[in-house]
Amino acid sequence: MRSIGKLVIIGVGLIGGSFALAMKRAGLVGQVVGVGRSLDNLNRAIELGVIDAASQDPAQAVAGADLVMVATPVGQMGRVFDAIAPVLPAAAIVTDAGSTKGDVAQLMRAHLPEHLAYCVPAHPIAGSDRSGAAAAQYGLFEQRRVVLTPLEATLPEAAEAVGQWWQASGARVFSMRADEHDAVFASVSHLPHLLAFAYVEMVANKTDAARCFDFAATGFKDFTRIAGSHPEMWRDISLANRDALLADLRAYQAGLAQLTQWVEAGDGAALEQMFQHAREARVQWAQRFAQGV
Ligand SMILES: NC(=O)c1ccc[n+]([C@@H]2O[C@H](COP(=O)([O-])OP(=O)(O)OC[C@H]3O[C@@H](n4cnc5c(N)ncnc54)[C@H](O)[C@@H]3O)[C@@H](O)[C@H]2O)c1
Ligand SMILES: O=C(O)C(=O)C[C@]1(C(=O)O)C=C[C@@H](O)C=C1
Repeated sequence: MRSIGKLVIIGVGLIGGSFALAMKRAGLVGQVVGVGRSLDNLNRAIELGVIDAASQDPAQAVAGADLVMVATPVGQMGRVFDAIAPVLPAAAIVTDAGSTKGDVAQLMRAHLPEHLAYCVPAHPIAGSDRSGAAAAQYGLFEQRRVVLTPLEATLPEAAEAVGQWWQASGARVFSMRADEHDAVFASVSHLPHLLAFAYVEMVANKTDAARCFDFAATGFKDFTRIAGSHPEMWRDISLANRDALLADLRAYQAGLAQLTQWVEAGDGAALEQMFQHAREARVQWAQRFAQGV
């Protein structure tokens, strides 16, 4: 497998930091340079051994890079690509970790038009509600999936190299079209985050919110963990995947309207039938997920 002499991580948080740790543990990387907005976060990343050196200037950092991973919120990626475009080494591979792919592909086409052969959009399907360099961890990607959405212009060997580095982190690698990716993740990742935020907000705005939170237990905890996620990241995802998300938000609203009707009408049979159907789907999914298939 090709090793990475110099890896530049732009956005040293949970995902970028965990990728750097994975490459270090696999013995695949010479030097890791981290680029970020916050000096405190970069210093913490050095202390924790996530990166070896830090910079606040992406253009300066990418000199001599073999691989540049952009792991900022997706709303930042356009300006990052713009900053590195004039100074990228000719054969440096540029990848990202963004949760949305159609927008990232568009940003690469707009800001890195001379470099598209070496651009490999990617999305690791692993994470948590924690953020920043201190959240970076070994093993985050083990037995998880990574989806690559190569551009028309991406060189097969560049996509192959990125896929192999992700495999070295313990992940299984899949390829999809960007629009297919965005539709899938609107349904199984983006919509549930929006619902969790909206539900917690609804409870927080109740006049008896304090008492509700006092008595909230494991059901509340399981349903709402992801409402503790980073607001900027989720703002950017909501806007970047607008069309697919709107379609699922509307479908969910129709489901809620149906549920409301059944509750109003006291239609226990309809409620139970739907709960049974949803339960079966959830049980089957949980078995497959536990087996890592
Ligand atoms: N958290 C998850 O579960 C998860 C999973 C898969 C993919 N992602 C995606 O990965 C990316 C990173 O997410 P994360 O959870 O690691 O977030 P994070 O907040 O832990 O890390 C992002 C880092 O980027 C830095 N940053 C922001 N703007 C920057 C800029 N202009 N230049 C340089 N650094 C900048 C932030 O200061 C922060 O340190 C996002 O695009 C997100 O959509 C997140
Ligand atoms: O586990 C979590 O907290 C996550 O939100 C991880 C999660 C997901 O929805 O599964 C969130 C966003 C990503 O782009 C990929 C993974």
